[in-house]
Amino acid sequence: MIKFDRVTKRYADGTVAVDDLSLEVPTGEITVFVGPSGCGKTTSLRMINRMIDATEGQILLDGVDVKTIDPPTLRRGIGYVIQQAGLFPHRKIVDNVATVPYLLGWDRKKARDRAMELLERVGLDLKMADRYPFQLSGGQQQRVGVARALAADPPVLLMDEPFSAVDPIVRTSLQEELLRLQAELNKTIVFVTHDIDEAIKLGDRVAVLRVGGRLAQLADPPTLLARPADDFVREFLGRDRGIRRLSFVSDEGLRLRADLTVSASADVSTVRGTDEPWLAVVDGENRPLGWASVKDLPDAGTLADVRLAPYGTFVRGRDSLRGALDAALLSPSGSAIAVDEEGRAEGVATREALDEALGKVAGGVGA
Ligand SMILES: Nc1ncnc2c1ncn2[C@@H]1O[C@H](COP(=O)(O)OP(=O)(O)OP(=O)(O)O)[C@@H](O)[C@H]1O
Repeated sequence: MIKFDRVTKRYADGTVAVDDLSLEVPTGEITVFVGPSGCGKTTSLRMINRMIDATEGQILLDGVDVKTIDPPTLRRGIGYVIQQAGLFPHRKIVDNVATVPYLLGWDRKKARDRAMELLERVGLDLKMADRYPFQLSGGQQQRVGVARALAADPPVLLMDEPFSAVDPIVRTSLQEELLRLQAELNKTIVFVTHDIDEAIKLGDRVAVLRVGGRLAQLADPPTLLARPADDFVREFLGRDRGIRRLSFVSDEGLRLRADLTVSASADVSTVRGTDEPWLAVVDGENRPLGWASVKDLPDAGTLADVRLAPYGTFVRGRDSLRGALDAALLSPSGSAIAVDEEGRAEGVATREALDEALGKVAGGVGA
């Protein structure tokens, strides 16, 4: 665990970058520091590995004041990833990743083997190993930066806006990769960003800082979205807070109807009399094909002959209520088709079922 105990940083010119900050970063979790430009995020992060020393207060790493540990020893146990990766331009990728193992005196083969293992782990093609940083895209360089920080298997990882310099699609994939890695590695991660959506996606807990380096709120994302501590946090969280909160509500309470799916091989005459305006048509393996409008059915034939309307699906048990709602909004029927991990239909969440589930989470509680 990392503990900030009444930490203040005053720069030589008198700027108070961090003011009386107390918080705990639990072991094995991702804690995100988020806030507007100049609120002291980077300063707070760098005080952990002593690239900057606190003016007052203590930072304890597993109970030991970091000021009592000499910086090189301290940093051996702390990986550090920065924006634009900060790779050494004249070293091959494999040697960039092996930087810390070399410094630790590992033999060359062992260090390189470890580097190759990590490149694979962060999702890079091993062909990249012999390239130089300029021969990689920004996103690939960031992955190398993460691999390098993990090389000596440090228990703690500090990440300072690591994904800010890449386009939104690459950024999303880097975020997902980090979550996947973290599920395996369980590092203690402090992640700095100015992007609240990134904070909410990645953080087990999110510390919102205000300018002047004061903590405005520390909470898990659902709590932050449901109960911002004050107007500053509310404004910082931005619009759509209520909708975004639905990402943290499981779809498990959602009632499904099994009677609204019908096989494409069924004859239209078998469904004509139904009171339902829309039916979800599935193939022989129960995979959704689309929605059939009952009033527009032809006089004869099977449902395979009918022109089907677009549909949205959500994965039962994995997607959130937000995913289910999104799927419903993509369907002219206003209902969402629930599928299992293999894409087979499990039933239909109607507007009534969604309304019922939304009713339970409305009002800021129950997330
Ligand atoms: N070496 C320094 N000397 C004086 N003031 C500094 C120094 N480094 C940072 N500051 C000031 O301390 C405050 C906090 O800076 P810091 O870089 O920690 O903020 P930040 O939240 O990471 O900002 P950003 O999101 O813009 O990177 C800012 O007002 C900054 O100008």
